[in-house]
Amino acid sequence: MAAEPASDLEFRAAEPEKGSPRPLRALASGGGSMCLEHTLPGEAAFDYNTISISANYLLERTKHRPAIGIVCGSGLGSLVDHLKEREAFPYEKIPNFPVSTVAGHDGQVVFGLLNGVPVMCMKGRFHSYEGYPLWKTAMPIRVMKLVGVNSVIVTNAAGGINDKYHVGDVMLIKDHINIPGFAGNSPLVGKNDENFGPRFPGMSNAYDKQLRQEAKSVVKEMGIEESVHEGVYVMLGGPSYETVAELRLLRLLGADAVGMSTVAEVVVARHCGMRVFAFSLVTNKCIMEWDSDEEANHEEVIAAANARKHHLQELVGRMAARMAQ
Ligand SMILES: O=P(O)(O)O[C@@H]1C[C@H](O)[C@@H](CO)O1
Ligand SMILES: Nc1nc2[nH]cnc2c(=O)[nH]1
Repeated sequence: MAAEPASDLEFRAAEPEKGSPRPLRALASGGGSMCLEHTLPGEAAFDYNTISISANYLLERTKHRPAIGIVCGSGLGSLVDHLKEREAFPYEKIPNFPVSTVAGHDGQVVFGLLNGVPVMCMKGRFHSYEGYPLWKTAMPIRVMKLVGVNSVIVTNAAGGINDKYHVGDVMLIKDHINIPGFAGNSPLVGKNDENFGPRFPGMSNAYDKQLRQEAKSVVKEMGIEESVHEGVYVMLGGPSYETVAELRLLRLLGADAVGMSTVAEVVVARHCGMRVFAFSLVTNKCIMEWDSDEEANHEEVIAAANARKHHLQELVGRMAARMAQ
């Protein structure tokens, strides 16, 4: 094992290299003496060297060399509890890493063997509603890449828009609608880092077809076809759940399930050439009628995730085994 770094604090203080882009400031002249100044929020994304520091911290401390990464959605962190030869690293100890602030997201990178396959897991993810810019919510994907991961399994809890979906169903994600992206809010905004990928990555094959096929045969093996669908995930910023009118609009757009995560991670994973398999657990049925008195809430999301954790663990475990072949 490599020598211990002098202190974690040294790492924490690491700043993006000199010359990396500053936050953009655009000056828009409104005519006459009026002048509107608009500053895009947040810092520039961490550069390759800064992310290498996080990756090296982990590589120096774990014996595992995973090619598969797993992002655990709300209430799905127990996916990693059955890993063999577990090695866990709290986010706050990892240099340059954000910290989780949401119930149901523990905040640990966990390495271990899943069905004998080495994996690197995010037990807890980051969301833009926590105050993080999108690039930071997806920064762990780049850390995974530098650790050696080439395929990711991304999971989330989502509201079911499609009226055929029930609480506890699984939706294999075949595509997404990136609502923040429509407004120019992408994790790839800013100077492109060619070390990770191209300026203009394609997204028409974001969710690997072959892995979806594998997942369908896993689902068959498990005998859970009835409760598994394939559909389109739409990402909104949250943290408020949707109004009935918004949900009706999202349904018109072709969305089957709605959530507040995943898309930024997938965009960043595809940008750096990773294969992506993703699924949503339907934790609540979206309320599509104005006369309903029900309201979505995070407690029901966590409870629904908890109720299905064994099936999801098995699905992820079987997929990891196939992805490793
Ligand atoms: O991290 P995921 O997308 O699984 O979490 C969903 C979206 C919100 O964070 C939360 C709302 O209940 O669940
Ligand atoms: N936006 C959104 N995210 C969710 N996460 C779990 N359920 C929901 C939902 O209904 N809406």
